[in-house]
Amino acid sequence: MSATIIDGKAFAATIRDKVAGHVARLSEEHGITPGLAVVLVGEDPASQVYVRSKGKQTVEAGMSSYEHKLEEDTSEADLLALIDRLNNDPSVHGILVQLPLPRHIDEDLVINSIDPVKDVDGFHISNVGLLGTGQKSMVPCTPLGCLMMLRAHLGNLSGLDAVVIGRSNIVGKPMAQLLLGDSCTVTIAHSRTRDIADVVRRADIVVAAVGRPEMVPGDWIKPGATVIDVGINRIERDGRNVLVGDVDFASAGKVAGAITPVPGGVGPMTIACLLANTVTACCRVNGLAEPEGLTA
Ligand SMILES: Nc1nc2c(c(=O)[nH]1)N[C@@H](CN(C=O)c1ccc(C(=O)N[C@@H](CCC(=O)O)C(=O)O)cc1)CN2
Repeated sequence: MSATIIDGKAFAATIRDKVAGHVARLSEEHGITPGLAVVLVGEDPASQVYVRSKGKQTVEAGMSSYEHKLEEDTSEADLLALIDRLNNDPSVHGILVQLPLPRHIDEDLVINSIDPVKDVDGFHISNVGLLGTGQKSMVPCTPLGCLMMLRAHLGNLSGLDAVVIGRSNIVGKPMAQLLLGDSCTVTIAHSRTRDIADVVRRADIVVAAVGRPEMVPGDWIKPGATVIDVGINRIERDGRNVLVGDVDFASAGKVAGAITPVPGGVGPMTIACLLANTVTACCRVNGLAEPEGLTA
């Protein structure tokens, strides 16, 4: 392993400290406490862990956390009615509906029913459009965390070749928009991309977000490239359940200049950026200056 390890866990702790500082100032100077509502439908074990973690970290940062846990068979109408109540609740500055939703619920309909100003996930079609046109928006947490790590590690990204592997609405597409916003030359590669190894080999920055365990081997990586691994895949290895990314860490780490580990890379940044987005949303709705360094 010759690559520098980009420690997302440590970086996320610095973001949470900044968030806590802003929250304390909002309270002391304006008597405002940012509030985050998280909605979980069903009992997906991983989602339960993430929602618990979001609630805990929200409270630790000094904000109010409102958790809404709904049964798996909750109707779409009942979920929309809850979102309507949260949209109209002034103590709630951020709303997040944990994904994935049960199959009987239309995810797009639900996301687009959230007030865009409170859409701390940045998934609402208005925020997607604002980001795509370079305007002020709420930025999806995982890509925002990746961008922060890239800027911290590389400084100016302008002119660099970036390849994003994966074209999801949650990570791949917004990640590409953010890299474009920082003047990278961006390629989105996906399952139908021809000669994907050659495409990835041209990149100074590789963001892997495909959801396929260890799909990217070291010989796809340009020597010295910065590799951000968004994948969180649970696999069985040597009779044990382990968490691996979309990149083969062992071989890529020998070629890359820097690489994020899994776990402890992008994952912790996702929740830290959610807290940051909640403070940003609270400042915007109250007409206050936005915290510096916590948005794109
Ligand atoms: N509404 C949303 N739903 C989902 C999002 C999202 O951003 N908004 N992202 C993912 C899940 N997610 C947050 O919700 C998330 C995933 C992983 C981590 C994390 O810290 N992972 C750890 C490993 C944890 C483990 O052992 O399982 C790591 O990588 O170190 C945080 C948040 C899908 N749904």
